[in-house]
Amino acid sequence: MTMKKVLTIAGSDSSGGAGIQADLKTFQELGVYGMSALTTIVTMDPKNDWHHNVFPIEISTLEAQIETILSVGIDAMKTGMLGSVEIIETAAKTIKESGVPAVIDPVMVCKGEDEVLHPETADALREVLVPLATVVTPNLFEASQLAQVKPIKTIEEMKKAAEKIHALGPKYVIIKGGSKLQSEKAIDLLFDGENFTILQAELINTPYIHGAGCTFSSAITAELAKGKSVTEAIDVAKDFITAAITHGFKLNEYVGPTMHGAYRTFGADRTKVEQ
Ligand SMILES: Nc1ncnc2c1ncn2[C@@H]1O[C@H](COP(=O)(O)OP(=O)(O)O)[C@@H](O)[C@H]1O
Ligand SMILES: Cc1ncc(COP(=O)(O)O)c(C=O)c1O
Repeated sequence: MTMKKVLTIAGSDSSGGAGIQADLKTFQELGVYGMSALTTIVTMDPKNDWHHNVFPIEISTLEAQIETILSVGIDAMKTGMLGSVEIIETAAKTIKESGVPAVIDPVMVCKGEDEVLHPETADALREVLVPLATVVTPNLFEASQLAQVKPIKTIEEMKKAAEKIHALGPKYVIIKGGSKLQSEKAIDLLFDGENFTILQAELINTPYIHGAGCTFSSAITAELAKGKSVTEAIDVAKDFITAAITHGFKLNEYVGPTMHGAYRTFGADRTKVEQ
């Protein structure tokens, strides 16, 4: 069997739990060959209350990385933290040029913060990138930004937002309720333009979910590269992230990532509800 190849266009999380580090670990776990085009480097300052600093990469450096990777060839791709309108446009061009399934994780902030870093990037994500997605994977905050609706608190509001985001052009929208939805379960809502499906797992009582969104979207990408359908890929990804969060761990007093090896080591145990 030939090795399937995937590209992530994303930021580096120097602490190793999110960003391209999470993406590459997830690709490896799911048996695909990962390649990365770096957009920004994120650090956390231990002397300044773990404040995030974001160091952008030159656009020509990003373009050179993508040229290398497209010359190798890819079976699927994803995007994570992009950081500027110019980078979003470059990612859109890459999707068009490669013609492969594309998972867009519309990262707007790092976890715990509730304000878009650069509002013009939210507009560009909505107008330029999301329309090209095979799957777009916003969390509740990102979904409200993309749909241009008030903060989302219920499944009904998730459904309305999913319809608005789908109207932008992506084939599938999955809104992640995660630990922010007022619910006893970890609920994500999938919309294909016609039907809603609820993916449900136990809500794990843990602060160690750093990189969960990156990991989830990478798992979808890996499975799409292997030829799975979008619904099959999302199913595997939900199992993968549930296992990873179940075994999440403390890295230091500020951050705790998910455990990318948990699905392979311990397997999955999750229920699913069709609606
Ligand atoms: N505490 C939790 N227990 C179980 N699943 C969770 C938990 N928190 C998040 N998830 C799941 O992890 C995936 C990523 O969601 P989330 O953490 O909300 O993304 P993001 O990192 O983009 O904010 C989703 O499938 C979500 O439902
Ligand atoms: C480079 C990078 N990408 C993406 C994210 C978003 O991570 P999460 O999957 O926790 O939403 C972060 C958060 O720190 C990051 O540093």
